[in-house]
Amino acid sequence: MNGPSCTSPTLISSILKNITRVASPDYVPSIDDILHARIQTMGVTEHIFDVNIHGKSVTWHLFDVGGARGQRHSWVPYFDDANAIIFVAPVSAFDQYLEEDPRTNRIDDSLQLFMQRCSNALLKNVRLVLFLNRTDLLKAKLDTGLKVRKYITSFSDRSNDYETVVQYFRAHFLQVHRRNNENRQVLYTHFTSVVDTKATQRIIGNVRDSIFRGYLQSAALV
Ligand SMILES: Nc1nc2c(ncn2[C@@H]2O[C@H](COP(=O)(O)OP(=O)(O)OP(=O)(O)O)[C@@H](O)[C@H]2O)c(=O)[nH]1
Ligand SMILES: [Mg+2]
Repeated sequence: MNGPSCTSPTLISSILKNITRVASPDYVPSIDDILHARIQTMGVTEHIFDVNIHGKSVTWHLFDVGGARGQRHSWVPYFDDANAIIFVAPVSAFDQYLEEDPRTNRIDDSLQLFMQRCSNALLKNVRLVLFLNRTDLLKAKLDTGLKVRKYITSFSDRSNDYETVVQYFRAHFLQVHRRNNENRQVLYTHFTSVVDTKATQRIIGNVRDSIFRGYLQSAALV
């Protein structure tokens, strides 16, 4: 999915603040620089790593798929034999539109895509995890006074505070899941800010355990 809007004053001031540092001849990128770099995923990239589960090393294959519309056709072959899909939805994007289709709100696009995922019968055995991501950027936007109802009319006159807004978006995703879930699959949701490595590590640990539990359960049923 695409990066934050370039018109954001916070983003511009952050670029200006860092420009001297980044332009210096002995510049070495920090972890934070790497986390904030925008490198669009083209096609599908595979990452292989060993995960320690209860003292046992298990090799995992993580497939990172490009979120842009032109990239989505490449997902299909990777999905049906996966153990889990982590669906990452950018909750800060309520005031943004797709680059490839400027009439489509990015949250609406995520909801539509999520609906397709939930209603796909071929994926009924694939564990589903939802990351409601970019919560830090959502907080920052709400702090500037940006009103959700201006972009999402159904938000109506609810309070524009962070907790109300994230729960509202979560409820929408849960509703889409409930309405398109003939297979009675469980949905795991997490509020994430993936540039916060400590918090993300904890969440990934939970996801790892739940995927592994599901794997053991399905193995026991076979
Ligand atoms: N502050 C903040 N920035 C984020 C967060 N998640 C992603 N970003 C930033 O958003 C930009 C895009 O992130 P990516 O992870 O490349 O987005 P993607 O969804 O993989 O996009 P595609 O590869 O096009 O599918 C990068 O600059 C990230 O640093 C977040 O939770 N908080
Ligand atoms: Mg990517």
